[in-house]
Amino acid sequence: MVSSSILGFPRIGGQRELKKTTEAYWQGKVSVDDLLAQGKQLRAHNWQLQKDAGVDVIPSNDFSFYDQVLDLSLLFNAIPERYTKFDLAPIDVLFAMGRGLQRKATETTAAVDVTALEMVKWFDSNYHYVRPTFSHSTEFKLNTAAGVKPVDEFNEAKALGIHTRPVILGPVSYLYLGKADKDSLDLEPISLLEKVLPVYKQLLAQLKAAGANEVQIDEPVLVLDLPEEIQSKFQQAYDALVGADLPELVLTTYFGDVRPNLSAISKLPVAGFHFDFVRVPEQLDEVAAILTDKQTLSVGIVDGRNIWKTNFAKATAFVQSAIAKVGADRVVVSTSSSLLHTPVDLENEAKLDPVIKDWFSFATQKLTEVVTIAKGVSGEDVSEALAANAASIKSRTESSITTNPKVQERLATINESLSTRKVPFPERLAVQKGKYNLPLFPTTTIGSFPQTKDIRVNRNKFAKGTITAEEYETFINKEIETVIRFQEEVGLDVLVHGEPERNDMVQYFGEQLEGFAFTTNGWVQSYGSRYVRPPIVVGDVSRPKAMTVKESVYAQSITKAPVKGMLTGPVTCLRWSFPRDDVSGKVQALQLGLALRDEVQDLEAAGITVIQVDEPAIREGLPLRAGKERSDYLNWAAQSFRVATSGVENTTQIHSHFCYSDLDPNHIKALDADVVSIEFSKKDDPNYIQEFSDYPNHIGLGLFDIHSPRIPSKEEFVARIEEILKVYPAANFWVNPDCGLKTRGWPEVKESLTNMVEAAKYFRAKYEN
Ligand code: MET
Ligand SMILES: [Zn+2]
Repeated sequence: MVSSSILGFPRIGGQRELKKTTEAYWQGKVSVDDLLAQGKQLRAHNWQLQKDAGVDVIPSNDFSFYDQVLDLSLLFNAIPERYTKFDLAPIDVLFAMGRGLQRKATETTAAVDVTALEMVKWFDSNYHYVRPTFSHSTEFKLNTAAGVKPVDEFNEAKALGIHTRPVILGPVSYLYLGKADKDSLDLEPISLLEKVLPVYKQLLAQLKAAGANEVQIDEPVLVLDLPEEIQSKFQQAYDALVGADLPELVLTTYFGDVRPNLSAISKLPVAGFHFDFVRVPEQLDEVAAILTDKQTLSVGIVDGRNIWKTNFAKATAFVQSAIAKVGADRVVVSTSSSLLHTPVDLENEAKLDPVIKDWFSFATQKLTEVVTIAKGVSGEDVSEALAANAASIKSRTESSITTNPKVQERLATINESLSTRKVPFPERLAVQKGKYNLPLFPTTTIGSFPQTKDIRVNRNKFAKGTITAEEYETFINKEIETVIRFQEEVGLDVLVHGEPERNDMVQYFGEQLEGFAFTTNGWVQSYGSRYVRPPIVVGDVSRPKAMTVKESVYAQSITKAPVKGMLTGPVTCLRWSFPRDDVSGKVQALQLGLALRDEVQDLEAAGITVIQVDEPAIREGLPLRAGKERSDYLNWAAQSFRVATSGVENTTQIHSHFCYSDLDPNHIKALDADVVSIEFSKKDDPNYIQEFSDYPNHIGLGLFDIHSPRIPSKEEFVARIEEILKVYPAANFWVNPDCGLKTRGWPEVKESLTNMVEAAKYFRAKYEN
């Protein structure tokens, strides 16, 4: 009998219950008990769902109120001192580390003012984890202030009659994904292995005592190019984690190819391994070869990262080839990764075209897929499910929705000249200086302004038809006007219209492009309480008409300052959508590049000549390992951006923006944008500041964290800019926040931007004499 397993289930709830309650808690509207009760209810619901679907191995501890990596840091007491001195409740320490905390003093409590820990992309996904941050004073121990989460949740499931397999991030990944705190920059996180292992051991022993016979231990760093030194730590780590009083471990990897690191794990004393065969089916032979004749092979064959129905015929054949190698009793059918990256339930999609809907499978549906495939290979009769699946797969392959010959013809016309600006940057700079006449240290923002309740209410009204298109337009124009006047008052130099008409920076474009489908409820967690609803690329992409010109032209018509046109770049549109799996990423990105090229030219023709094309997702798309796939990606990613932006006059100033991850300046250079803005405020490593210093075009290194409500003072801005100017020529430097302000409130935006502009003025005065 081949069994089925899931590596993790989305915790947000089918109606985003987690977000709603968490944010209400932050606003002081619900109590901590209500928050905890909501978590408990979501977990119970998810476990029951999996049990009812017939999943054999059901995960626990995949739930989190913010981020599972942050949970582990809290549990292991890896809490930088700045968060511990306020006597906060454990859950508030967690949130303070995740999102920062600024609180005025009251009669009984002192003022709190701490920034968040660094948040970074989880591998090549759009999920973000809070980076474990260690210092010489970090003292690992089980911090039981809030209980012992993995044990408590295991017991919680047990009380419901559901036996689960707890999930924990493994020690090598936990340390390797972390970093040294600013007071301990010489610290190598991996050097803490010996200190953290006893705590892992203690936790595992408690799990075993509670009845957990098996634990899923994630070591996702195994799909990266690991230095020899890191590879060598696996043996040491896992030798320490065996014992009669400890559960068996199943070591899980996902998102990529483990083969280059196989020797590091081939002799580990674990009960089994999990591999991602959706991404890398080719690794089967080699990974199967390292198993001893007792170890199990968990076959990740249902995609945890995308929404397409699994092709049962293909998946079944694959599992059968795994069975042929190691035997049916040692094979487990599983999802390729946690289902965290997929929307909760396709049944919540009432509005989807039924033809297209039939091609999809969300997390809840994937449970049944895993179970069906496991049953099928075990000899149970699943012929009905197989036939229905084959019909869906055929319907998609043969559908006319997926192919547009005109788009394919235009794609063939892309060449060097279609993707290169007329003259190099220095010549463009000269004419742009003349045209815009900006001061030194020009100030700008990244695009969005607070998305207020009023905006959401009106957007919903418009969607429901309770207000007319004209009424909605009047409302949007009023919002734009507010944002423009506000920026004029604060004294910003290059303005934005504020993006009030956009629900989301990708969805807004997807909705207007042909070749996309949308969900009404397909939310996926991006970080903390921020969820996104990725559009789905179903076919060839084209732009039927202008998408952003109206709002930009209106904004420009009411001010003398330049207003930036604001577009989302081709790679980001692709990366933050669920992509097609039937054509390459390159083809999809270039199609998007062509569609955006038309938009850029329409904006320019309408007099919008500063145009920002955001590519925040360009880094996360980078293939996880160095090599040909990576260099190919960099080529087509940059080319699709240049296809979109190179058809303009020399006086047109192209901006681009990047956030969320460690960027390689070389990747940005290839885009040849006139001005780039980069998330930067949480980078405190001086070497990183150095890295961009030879960036040839103009650059704005983000000066404040927009994920946090915290307001930096003018002095703080000045100090930061001073530090940056040790490395950067003042003439190239723009002054801007890390990213868009849509998740912030007006009062904090007002104060932060005012302080930021004051700081720019200070430097202007200093440098202009
Ligand atoms: C995640 S990047 C966001 C860029 C966008 N223009 C904004 O300001 O919101
Ligand atoms: Zn951004």
